[in-house]
Amino acid sequence: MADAMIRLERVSKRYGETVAVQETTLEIPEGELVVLIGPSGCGKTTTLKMINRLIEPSSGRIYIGGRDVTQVNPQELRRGIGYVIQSIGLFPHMSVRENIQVVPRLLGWPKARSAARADELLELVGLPPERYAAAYPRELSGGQAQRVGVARALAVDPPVLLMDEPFGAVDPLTRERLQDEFLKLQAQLQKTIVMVTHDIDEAIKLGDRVCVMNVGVVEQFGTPEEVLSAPKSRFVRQFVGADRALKRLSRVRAHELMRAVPTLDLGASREAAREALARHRTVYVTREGRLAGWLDRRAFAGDADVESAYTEVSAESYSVREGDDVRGALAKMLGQGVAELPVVDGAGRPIGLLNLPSILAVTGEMVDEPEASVSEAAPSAREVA
Ligand SMILES: Nc1ncnc2c1ncn2[C@@H]1O[C@H](COP(=O)(O)OP(=O)(O)OP(=O)(O)O)[C@@H](O)[C@H]1O
Repeated sequence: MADAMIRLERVSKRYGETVAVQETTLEIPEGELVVLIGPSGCGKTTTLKMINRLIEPSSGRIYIGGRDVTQVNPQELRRGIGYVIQSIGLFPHMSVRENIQVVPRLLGWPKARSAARADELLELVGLPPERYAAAYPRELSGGQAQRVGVARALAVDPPVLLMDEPFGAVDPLTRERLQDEFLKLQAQLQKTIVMVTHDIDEAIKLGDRVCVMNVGVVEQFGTPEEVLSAPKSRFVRQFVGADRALKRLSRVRAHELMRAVPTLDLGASREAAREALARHRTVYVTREGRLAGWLDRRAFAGDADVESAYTEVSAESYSVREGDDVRGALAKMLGQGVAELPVVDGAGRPIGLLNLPSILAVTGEMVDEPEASVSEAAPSAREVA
């Protein structure tokens, strides 16, 4: 694990009789995205807000980059930490550019510099500044407003970002798009991020590590793979859900599981086709290197040639991109009613083959004992092992 950028040491928060967070100790490595997840009221938001002192801990210590946050003036602390919330919190009477400039202006940046920074950030989050910088929040869609919220949080290039249900307020499709964009952005920026979500799929998709919380305590802190394949408690097992095999597939990319793909050029000779089909039930036909269709033994009888016998397909629906997750790829295979699909690169060239047996080999590793056999008191076989 890299050095901890954020460290919580036995941090508690009490509201009268209510213990919102209890003796939590957490190390968040520099450059990682850590997701806090758990049922409503388990203390996620309280934990997050203690990091930038929107909430003061009752006891314990919090360090950012080695500095005890209680020793830093709260306003100064918050200016150095990006903060993104579900309701976005854009100022309605300010243009998009002015919204992004808020913190730079507070820090006394010259107007031209903060405006240039705002435009650069709009570019970064996929909103061309010539079109959006002068717009007002009411003119934006939910997804666009969320992108502006992210741009604003990044304005002074803070090393740490706190995000509270950042994609909670948008429809599922936009949400997925924002998540994908955000992952790309994070690969580029490598910020240390703490994110709160209710959504286990989001946690698994985005998190380098996931912190599963239950009434104020951390039940498990680990990589998504660890949490999915070896839940530490009955609570975590139930929380991540019965379909955790499928969830785990969403962390695997098609190129990681693919094997060699038999291909044949559209102009290949009959002999070459016959030879290829003697070794493979199906071969994939390419035109100028790109996937064009498939050919199998049944279609290729006797004196047909490749061009007249092959079945043309649209690469969009009949292949998987190398970076696609295997969960989506499996859904595509089931949708097409096939047990394998070619994997293509960015230019549509087949580079491998993904098939059901290799997918099942991944999910088969984690077949569960029935829930009824898991007793509260006795650890499960998996936990003993
Ligand atoms: N200002 C407050 N006064 C009293 N109790 C509070 C206050 N803020 C939070 N709590 C309590 O502390 C506990 C943790 O709340 P917190 O908001 O951190 O949970 P959460 O996991 O973020 O929940 P949610 O997912 O619903 O936002 C809850 O029991 C909540 O009722």
